[in-house]
Amino acid sequence: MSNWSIQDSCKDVYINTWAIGRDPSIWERPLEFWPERFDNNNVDLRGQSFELLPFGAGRRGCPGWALGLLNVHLILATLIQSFAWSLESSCSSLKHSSHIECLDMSERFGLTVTMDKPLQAYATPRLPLHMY
Ligand code: HEM
Repeated sequence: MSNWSIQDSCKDVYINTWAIGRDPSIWERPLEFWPERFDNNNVDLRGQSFELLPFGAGRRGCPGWALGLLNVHLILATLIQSFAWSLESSCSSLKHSSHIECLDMSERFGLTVTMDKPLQAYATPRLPLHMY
C-alpha cells in the first residue's frame, strides 16, 4: 500500500526570484538596467528558463502570461507615444543620461517589491488634447 497522501503533493516550495534576478553568477551586471542583455539569447520567460520566472513555471505557472505581456507592451507603448516624460524640475529630462542620479531606486518589501520613494514623473501630452 502506498504511503502517499494529498499533503505530500501540496507542500509549499518557495522560490526566491528576487535573489535569482540579482545573482551575479547567473546574470552579468545584475543590478544594471541593461535591456540589451536579452538580445540574442534564448531566455524564455514562460517558465522554461529558471533564471527568469516572472510568470512562475510548471503546472501552477501563470495561465494569463500572453494577455499580461500584451498589456504591458500596449500600455507602455501608448504612454511613451502619447506623453513626453520628465522627472521633477530639479532633475533633467529623462532623455538625458544624467537623469539616473535623480532616481532613488531603493526598494521596499511587501507582498510585492515596490519603490521606497514613489516615482514622481510628469507627463506632458505630445499632442493638444483635442487631437487624440
Ligand atoms: C504581466 C502580467 C502577469 C504577471 C507578471 C503574472 C504572474 C503570475 C505569477 C508569478 C503567478 C504564480 C505562478 C506560480 O505560482 O508558479 C501567476 C499565477 C496566475 N496568474 Fe498571472 N501574471 C500576470 C497576468 C495574468 C493575467 C492577465 C491573468 C488572467 C487573465 C493571470 C492569471 C493567473 C492565474 C489564474 C494564476 C494562478 C495559476 C495557478 O495557481 O494555477 N495572470 N501569475
